[in-house]
Amino acid sequence: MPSVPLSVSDTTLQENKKLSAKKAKNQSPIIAEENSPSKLLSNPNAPDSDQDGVSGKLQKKTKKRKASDVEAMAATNDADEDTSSELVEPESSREDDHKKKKKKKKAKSEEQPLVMEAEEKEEKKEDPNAVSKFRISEPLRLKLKEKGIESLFPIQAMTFDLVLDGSDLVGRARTGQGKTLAFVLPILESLTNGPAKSTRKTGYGRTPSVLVLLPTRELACQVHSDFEVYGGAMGLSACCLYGGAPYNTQEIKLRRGVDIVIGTPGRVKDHIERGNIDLSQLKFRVLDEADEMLRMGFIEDVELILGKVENVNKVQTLLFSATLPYSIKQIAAQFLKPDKKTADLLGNTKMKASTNVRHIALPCSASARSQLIPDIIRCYSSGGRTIIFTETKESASQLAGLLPGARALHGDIQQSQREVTLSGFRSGKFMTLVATNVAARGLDINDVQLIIQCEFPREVESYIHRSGRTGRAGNSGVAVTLYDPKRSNISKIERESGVKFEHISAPRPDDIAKAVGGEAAEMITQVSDSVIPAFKATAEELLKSSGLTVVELLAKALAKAVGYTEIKQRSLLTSMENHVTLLLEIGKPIFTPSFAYGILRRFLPEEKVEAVKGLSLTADGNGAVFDVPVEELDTYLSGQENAANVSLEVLKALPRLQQREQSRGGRFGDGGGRGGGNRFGRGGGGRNGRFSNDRFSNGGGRGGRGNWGGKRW
Ligand SMILES: Nc1ncnc2c1ncn2[C@@H]1O[C@H](COP(=O)(O)OP(=O)(O)OP(=O)(O)O)[C@@H](O)[C@H]1O
Repeated sequence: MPSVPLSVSDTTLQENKKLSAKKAKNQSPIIAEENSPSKLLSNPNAPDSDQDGVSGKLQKKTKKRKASDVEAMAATNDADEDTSSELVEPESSREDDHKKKKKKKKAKSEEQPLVMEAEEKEEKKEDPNAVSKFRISEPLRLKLKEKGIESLFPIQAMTFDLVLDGSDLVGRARTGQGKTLAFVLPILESLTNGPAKSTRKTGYGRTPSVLVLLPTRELACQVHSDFEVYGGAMGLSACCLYGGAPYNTQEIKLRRGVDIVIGTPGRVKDHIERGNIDLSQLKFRVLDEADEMLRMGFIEDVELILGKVENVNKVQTLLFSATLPYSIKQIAAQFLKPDKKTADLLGNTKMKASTNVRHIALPCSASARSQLIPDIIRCYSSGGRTIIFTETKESASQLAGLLPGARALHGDIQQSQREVTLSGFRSGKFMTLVATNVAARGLDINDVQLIIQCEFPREVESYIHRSGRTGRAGNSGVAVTLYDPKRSNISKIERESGVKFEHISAPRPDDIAKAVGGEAAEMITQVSDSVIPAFKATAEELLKSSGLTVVELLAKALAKAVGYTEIKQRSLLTSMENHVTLLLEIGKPIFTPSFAYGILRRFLPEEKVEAVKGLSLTADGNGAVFDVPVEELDTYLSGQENAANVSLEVLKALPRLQQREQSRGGRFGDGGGRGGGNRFGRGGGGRNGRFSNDRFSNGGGRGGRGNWGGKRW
């Protein structure tokens, strides 16, 4: 990936110039500790940002910097910590800058292709993030090259020197931007060629130099395999400790001696208590997805494990996540040194979720999900893998049972089966995984094109991480979230994630045909001509008896080839098959659903009123929408003729609807019945409050043991 310059304020410009100059020389960054941009921007005497003046100058200088293609970092003091430094990407993100730059270049290239070619070559040569520009030794460089990595991603480039030079660090970058290698690479270099080399234990029975804690077993395995690949190239060994797997094989590895230990907090703590791990020689401790570990209730285990390190001055602590809620600040303050650095690629950017992902919201009742999802997969997965997230383990199992070729992954499934399932998904044995949040964090699976969330999660962090399972490492992806328009927390997620959702309705027959038509045609084309003589007589007979044209009959064959024997009409509101959505208006505002029901009662029999589904008010307050069965449509439409000033029409597009926050529940349950919500038995408490590990535990009866419920984290 080419270098993507950050835009910075002019106060950091001098520092950044120094930085890039020094970087070119010996890769040692200078971190500005004073005159932070935040301080400058809050200067009461500074003119408005949209007026000329300081900000105007800032812009000019920023432009100038971009023109000179200087890689820069914004360095600020952490507001809470006097001695720590923060490297932040300001509002105009690297990606945006990069895209703009690319666009400019494209325009240029149309005019001057030869000049462009030369420029491109030069740019390639001068890529400041090229692996060769960093203190990465030959074996590691070769391994990276073998894996197709010749240039560091921004978060890696931004933090490599800091970690290698001994800083504690908090790192944040969007999902899929390479945070794992951001700690793996400098740690490996530090242990083998850098500051940690001289005091590192080697030989049989050596105690670990690195401890990496992660919230889930799957993620621990994934990070372990990165350490095996890259650490292996440097002669370092790693072992993975997680629950649900036998202790003795883990014990044997630990006893033989290992350089890097990766694990989930519960099992790591158990090994410490059994005397199997000695952390006295530790050089690095890493908390990956730290906020999730706290949220899952692992805080006590994490505190106990981190507290086992006696001389904290000899240990570097690194903390990474795409989301850094307030709770993380506390953990960082507790366990990282006061002069820690913060590398934040999101900074104050509004958009916290992946920008490589198309974020889509689609109204759908719970009862319509299993019928709708296959069509969503057909229309949006581009033939790649799909991960579907449900809120509970039961619904993950149920849905996986209903969807052809899908498998479930959650905390109640035996560890050995979890591993088989994940490896089957990774290798393409099956293309749809239905999971709880156990798969939300960190999992990096090739060719996941589509994420479907069966409802909006309660926390914005979950939305960000789940949708981030696609659109990774610069690739694009689609994240579709199904929601009940009456009580989803879509506005909250929009507000907190910065995502502006694209609103769509269930795929129409035309959309489906467009999506799968090519695939169907391909399937037919692939059938050998040798079948023609054998089937010709039947085909002729069918053509004669069907009364259809050749094209019509072929259309049916195409549909059947991709599994369709009929495509039912779906409503716009609940996505239910064989339903249509109606809009009720009375020429004046409709303030409440009960008022709307009252109007319907004026001209419809009670059983027809009871049969409407998903009644919701429009955002403008002038109407109510609801679904009715297609075969009953005439009854509803003709009924209105008996009521003055009532208009009822079939909708072609869903208007914006009033939303009520999910937690409030509502009178009208999913699928339009009048039962309450709580269909997943939520709110049952759990061991530590709202987020008991019962919902998506790490399995093995382990799970959250902390006291999260009593603290903010
Ligand atoms: N410099 C690089 N060049 C090309 N690919 C890279 C580079 N660094 C990492 N990758 C690839 O990018 C993908 C995403 O990396 P990684 O899983 O570390 O992301 P992440 O930021 O930790 O995401 P998440 O927040 O979801 O955990 C991986 O497949 C990884 O191999």
